[in-house]
Amino acid sequence: MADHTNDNVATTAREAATAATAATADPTHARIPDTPAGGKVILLNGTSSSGKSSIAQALLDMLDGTWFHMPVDAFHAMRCKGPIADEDLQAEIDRTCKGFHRAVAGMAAGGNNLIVDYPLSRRWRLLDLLDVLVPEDTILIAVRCPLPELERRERERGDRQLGLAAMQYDQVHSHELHDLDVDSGLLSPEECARRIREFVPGRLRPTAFERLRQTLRNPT
Ligand SMILES: Nc1ncnc2c1ncn2[C@@H]1O[C@H](COP(=O)(O)OP(=O)(O)OP(=O)(O)O)[C@@H](O)[C@H]1O
Repeated sequence: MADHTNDNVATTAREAATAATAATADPTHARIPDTPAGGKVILLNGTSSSGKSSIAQALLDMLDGTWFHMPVDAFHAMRCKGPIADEDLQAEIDRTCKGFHRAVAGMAAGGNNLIVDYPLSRRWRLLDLLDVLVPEDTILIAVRCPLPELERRERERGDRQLGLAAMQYDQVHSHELHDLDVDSGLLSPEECARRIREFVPGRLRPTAFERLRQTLRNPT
């Protein structure tokens, strides 16, 4: 195992020096930290089993700077474990998703860069995100994969309801416009991530979110 003792000492000394400077400048820690620019949001949109989480993990390893992976599944996992009646389930999911949209917007507003792993499998999800995210900072990626391969993955992984990908298939990309498409049926997660990494710095304006907001939220 690597010896990180020297690294730890250096980090501790640096933290102590930073804390000392901050204490002089702001002795009561009352100043809200400056985060002038909003964070970027890479929104990976594809059906269940399309490879969103795998691409997000690969991106975390290859993007410069600090990025967070925010999957909606992490929010579903925070819910208490009590039973939910069948007739209440959709409302529960919708409420969680609505909160998730605002959590993503809040993290980005704090200046954090995010990789959001989320299927736009209901029309309202896109419409609501168009309202709450900063469109010029949002990079919408279509994660595509042929249905037979999605169904194969679904059977193989065994932790998703069979037929879920098919149910979402026609809806997720139905608004058509994305900033970039990647095909996880042809490319590995790492190859998809590399395409995204290469695309992000030179992406064009208006972004897909800017154009979608104009056409779907502010039609003239
Ligand atoms: N490019 C790929 N090629 C082959 N298999 C892949 C690829 N990407 C992901 N997989 C496999 O497909 C399965 C689903 O991947 P992953 O969890 O990344 O998808 P997801 O879109 O995040 O799914 P969900 O929305 O259901 O959480 C995993 O078993 C994964 O190993």
